[in-house]
Amino acid sequence: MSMVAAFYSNKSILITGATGFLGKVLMEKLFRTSPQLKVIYILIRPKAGQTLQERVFQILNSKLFEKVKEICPNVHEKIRPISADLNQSDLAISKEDMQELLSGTNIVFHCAATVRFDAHLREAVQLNVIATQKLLLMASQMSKLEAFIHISTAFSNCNLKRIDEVIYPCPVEPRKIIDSMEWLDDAIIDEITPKLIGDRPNTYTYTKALGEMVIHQESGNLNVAIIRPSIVGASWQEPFPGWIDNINGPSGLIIASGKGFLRSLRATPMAIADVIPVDTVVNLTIAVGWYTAVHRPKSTLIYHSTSGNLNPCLWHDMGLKVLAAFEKIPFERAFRRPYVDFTTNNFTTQYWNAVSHWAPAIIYDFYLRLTGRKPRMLKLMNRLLRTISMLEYFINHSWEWSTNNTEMLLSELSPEDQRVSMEVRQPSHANHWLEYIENYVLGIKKYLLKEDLAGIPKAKEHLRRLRNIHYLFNTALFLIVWRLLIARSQTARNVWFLIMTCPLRQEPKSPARR
Ligand SMILES: CCCCCCCCCCCCCCCCCCCCCCCCCCCCCC(=O)SCCNC(=O)CCNC(=O)[C@H](O)C(C)(C)COP(=O)(O)OP(=O)(O)OC[C@H]1O[C@@H](n2cnc3c(N)ncnc32)[C@H](O)[C@@H]1OP(=O)(O)O
Ligand SMILES: NC(=O)C1=CN([C@@H]2O[C@H](COP(=O)(O)OP(=O)(O)OC[C@H]3O[C@@H](n4cnc5c(N)ncnc54)[C@H](OP(=O)(O)O)[C@@H]3O)[C@@H](O)[C@H]2O)C=CC1
Repeated sequence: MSMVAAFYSNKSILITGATGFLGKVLMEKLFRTSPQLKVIYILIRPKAGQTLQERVFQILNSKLFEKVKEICPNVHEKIRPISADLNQSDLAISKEDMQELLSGTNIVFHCAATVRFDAHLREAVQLNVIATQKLLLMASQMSKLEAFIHISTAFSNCNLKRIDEVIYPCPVEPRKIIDSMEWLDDAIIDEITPKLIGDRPNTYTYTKALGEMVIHQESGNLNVAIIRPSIVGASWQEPFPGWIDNINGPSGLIIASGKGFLRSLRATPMAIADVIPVDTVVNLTIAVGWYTAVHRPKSTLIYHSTSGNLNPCLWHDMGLKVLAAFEKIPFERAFRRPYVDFTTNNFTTQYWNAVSHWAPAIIYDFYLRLTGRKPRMLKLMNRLLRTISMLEYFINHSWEWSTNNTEMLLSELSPEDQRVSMEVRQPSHANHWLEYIENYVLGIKKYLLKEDLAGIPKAKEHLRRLRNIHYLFNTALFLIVWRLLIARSQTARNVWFLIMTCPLRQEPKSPARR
């Protein structure tokens, strides 16, 4: 067993956000590599008519946990769901549960957050700032606590171009923001939100920065570390290449382009696509937990989990790789053939939106109406364009993140931890990106869209048919436009006459014809 994996044996770990994308992968890896760990407490809220037990059951019975169940057959006994709601001021944890957490927990991984870019400031502050503050307070009463690891985002300071592994102060103190949320009404909050977030694009990045400040100011003597991942994508290798289970970040746009809905995107082709696989982030998180507990650094260390500094991939190249992957692994029942134009200014964006998004949607809705069905494509397109407008900021800027602490941590790991179990830097070579993207697209098809791989030949055939329809449509359109031109313009008629007579006049010169 590796040094890091051995550290977690017999430990009691508390994870928030364990039902989320990152939290689930973290829990899976901990169980798989350290099956001797004592217990994982997960703070979890009942949701959509499901009890806590049902939610845990669903996670354990998912594909993600297949390997764990082989290695650690009693995994269900080692997960202890604790009913909690981080939106409540007291976190809604019962007295008995709180007692158990305070007396037993060794390591806290705080992953829960609202990651919605359009969250109301009050909601984002509640979850990303106040809940963090409450958890810190709770952690300060944990008698056996060795480390508190907070997951932030590399974009918490996206208003800067170069970002170091330090906390940047916010103009308004988090405590003042927290206090003001208690007495300001929603209308006033709406009014001051743009002023507060300043040159950040949304409440998410702003409140994640406030959350970091809270950690910095209120962690007291706790052993705390902060991890800042960039755009978290499907897994690179573990537990399966391409594992993914939500549409956040690039995944939704990859689906939209693979299904042929997304045909143009305002993007800066030469900007760096700082995507980082979820298992790489999780490996770093687990290693940071170990390092923080064992080495007890004097100050709060911040770790960037980014790819751009080590192995940059531009959005242009990422896009081409995604398109190449669709050739091999097409999605079923595509609306149009996957192709995306990257636009770079307002005018071309509006033009391509009209030509590539709205026009086909209107035509298709017209066809649906004609055939007695309910039109839906325009609505879908408008929602997609709204989503794109929220994500655009991140595909039109580049950042430079320093990774000194992450590099330092890597050098502290044993060769076994570095190479086998706790790799924190993959994919590290340029040609890894193609392999990664192919697995990503395959993972989306298998785990998100739940499409059968046996259907790939049929999907390819469907795309060939769409290509033929596209050629036919373009030819017909060209002929109609040309016919109208000839009817109305003398120049067009002259050109047409020249084209028609040119080969005839050359005919006598050809020896082969004589
Ligand atoms: C100059 C010449 C150049 C030529 C070059 C040619 C090259 C050719 C290029 C080909 C390219 C082909 C491939 C293109 C694909 C490339 C991929 C590009 C991806 C870029 C993505 C950038 C993403 C940046 C993310 C930044 C992450 C920051 C990191 C973090 O810290 S946070 C974690 C990330 N958080 C999120 O992602 C949350 C974002 N989501 C939201 O905030 C909300 O969902 C919302 C967008 C505000 C929408 O909210 P709603 O209330 O409307 O409702 P809901 O959430 O229920 O969803 C509604 C519908 O929207 C759909 N949807 C949601 N999210 C996404 C998504 N990410 N992508 C797509 N669609 C999404 C959802 O499915 C719902 O749809 P419905 O079912 O129809 O209702
Ligand atoms: N995904 C990404 O691209 C990136 C993510 N991050 C950070 O990583 C962390 C995890 O993100 P990710 O896994 O993608 O997010 P998800 O949205 O997938 O997961 C969020 C988690 O938080 C939980 N949660 C939300 N509200 C509450 C609440 N009121 N009480 C209890 N739990 C709650 C959710 O529980 P429930 O299932 O009940 O909703 C879920 O488990 C976040 O801190 C995020 O900022 C950073 C950079 C990039």
